[in-house]
Amino acid sequence: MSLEDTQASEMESTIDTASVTSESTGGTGESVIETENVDVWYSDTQALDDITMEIPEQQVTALIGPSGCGKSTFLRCINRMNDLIESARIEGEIRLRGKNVYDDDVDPVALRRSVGMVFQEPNPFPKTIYDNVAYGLRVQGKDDNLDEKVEDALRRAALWEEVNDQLDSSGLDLSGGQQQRLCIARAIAPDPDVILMDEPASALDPVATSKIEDLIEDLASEYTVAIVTHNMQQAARISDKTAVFLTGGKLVEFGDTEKIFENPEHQRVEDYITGKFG
Ligand SMILES: Nc1ncnc2c1ncn2[C@@H]1O[C@H](COP(=O)(O)OP(=O)(O)OP(=O)(O)O)[C@@H](O)[C@H]1O
Repeated sequence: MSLEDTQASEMESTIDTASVTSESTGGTGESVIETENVDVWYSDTQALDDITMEIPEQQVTALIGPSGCGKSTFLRCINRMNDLIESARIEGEIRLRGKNVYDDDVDPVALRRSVGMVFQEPNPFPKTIYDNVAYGLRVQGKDDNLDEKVEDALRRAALWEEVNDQLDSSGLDLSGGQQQRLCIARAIAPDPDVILMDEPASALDPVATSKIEDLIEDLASEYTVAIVTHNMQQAARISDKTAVFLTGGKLVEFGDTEKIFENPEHQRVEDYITGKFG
């Protein structure tokens, strides 16, 4: 198949944006985030093309697709991290609980408190474990009962048992997997509405990865989670909903994870999931 044919077939198989919304299988059934006709460019290069989808409350939504199809761009648009990239331009709407996050009266810093982010490489601050977790709480002036809140966040991040006797040690002295759970504790301490994760386990060994996966599933009982992953098994294991992006920054299929993995609507999605291209 020529490149043009491939692109044409992708265009044809791009779903009608009106049909993207899927039935909820768990969580509350509410949509926390709704995106409508979102286009993103970096200078003249289009990275996302007409993305309309919803991210349901208290579920895990996985974003999958080959390298360069716009998954990270999509994630970064939700909490306006792309504002920090000079060449980035966005059109369309992204609503958090009905409010367009790009409205003039939205403070991006406040937005990022409600929509926390965990990155591929664990990036604790060069501070103590305690101060890493307390950081966001202090910035927001929520520093009453700080010890209790730090412990609670570390417990929810499944790290408390391993670090409770070394809270004054540097976060950088922890193992990679522990550092990532510390970053998750830091992200959840201020009690965000949504947690965005960009390949949070890709730099970790299998044991640490498995802990992070268990943790993500647990977090979804309290938080709304959107995760970019290159790992198909991981997406299948931990997510309730899956969004498949393909070349050209198009959302080709979105729905219940089980359906996407067992009986996708589009041949290109099946080919991607079964490893025929990547
Ligand atoms: N800061 C940037 N400046 C210019 N172009 C960018 C920038 N970030 C991403 N892009 C381009 O936007 C497109 C989408 O990139 P993005 O990183 O969102 O894709 P991705 O699906 O997350 O890729 P990967 O799986 O490799 O991380 C690519 O063509 C990429 O080169």
